[in-house]
Amino acid sequence: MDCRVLSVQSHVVRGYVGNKSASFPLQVLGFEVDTINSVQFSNHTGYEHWKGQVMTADELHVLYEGIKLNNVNHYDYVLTGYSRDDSFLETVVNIVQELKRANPSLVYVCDPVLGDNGAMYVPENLVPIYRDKVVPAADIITPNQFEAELLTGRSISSEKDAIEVMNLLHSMGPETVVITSSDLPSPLGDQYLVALGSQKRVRADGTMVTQQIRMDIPRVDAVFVGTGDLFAAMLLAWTHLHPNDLKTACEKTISVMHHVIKRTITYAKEVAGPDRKPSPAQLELRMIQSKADIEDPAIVLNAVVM
Ligand SMILES: Nc1ncnc2c1ncn2[C@@H]1O[C@H](COP(=O)(O)OP(=O)(O)O)[C@@H](O)[C@H]1O
Ligand SMILES: Cc1ncc(COP(=O)(O)O)c(CN)c1O
Repeated sequence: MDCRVLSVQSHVVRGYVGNKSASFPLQVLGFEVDTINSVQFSNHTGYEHWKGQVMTADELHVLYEGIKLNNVNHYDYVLTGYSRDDSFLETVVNIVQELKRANPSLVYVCDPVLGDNGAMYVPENLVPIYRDKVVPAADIITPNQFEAELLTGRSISSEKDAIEVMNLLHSMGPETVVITSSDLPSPLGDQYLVALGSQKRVRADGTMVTQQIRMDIPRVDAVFVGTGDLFAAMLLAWTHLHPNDLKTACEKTISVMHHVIKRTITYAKEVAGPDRKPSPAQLELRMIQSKADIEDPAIVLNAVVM
């Protein structure tokens, strides 16, 4: 497989978010991954302390110029995540648009990182940039519920609302939308969290078909960081391998997530001891280490067609 991904995400020295979370799992599946580190931090920002550097829009532009001068600006995928700066984000969109002109079948996978559980963790001026420029350029987006609500200005309190929001997001551009987590109740009970997916595609006869799915994911009582980044990378890989079958791509993605999360929480409880809440360092993802970790997760989770 010769499939090249440009991944513009965070780098951390310690732990797994951004490119540290996304690169190796893609490489082990055979993707070539070119990484631009939007920030280089000591660790993710959920620790008590963090230090490091933030890449500017100009610095991003310089790196891209180097790639372009060598005429190696040919990509099959662009993957983007956490960004805190408006002009950096606008430069990312300009690069995506230029890469799409060079390769019209390029797929842009965008995790519109804005916040979670009702709170923003990037500056508010990024919302209109994501809404008006980034999402319209994207083919696959992976917002959580809060991000999907911010992008559409609609709140989600039922599955019907979620379907309307996913349809609104389709009308902004992307043909694949996955809401990676929500507050919606699962029919399997409150030990499960609900994720939803929607894919629009054109049949051979030219008519449109939409596949909409619900995923009921066993909930673990802890806050993980870097999961959104691993989810987007795995969705890229599995939609590449199953381009017109979101249900299969999502089942494979959530099964890998479940495997990593189970391993992480088991380890974290072991090192924290039975009565103590694990620290952010103890909750760092116990990452993918081999192709088998991805291809043969211990438990296979199913999605249902809605
Ligand atoms: N507490 C949790 N329990 C079980 N799975 C989780 C948990 N947190 C994250 N995940 C997994 O990670 C995926 C992405 O998580 P999410 O929190 O939506 O990402 P983001 O960081 O983008 O908000 C979920 O779809 C799920 O598979
Ligand atoms: C530097 C950095 N990069 C990326 C992320 C995104 O992590 P997640 O996949 O959990 O959204 C975070 C979390 N705040 C972060 O601190």
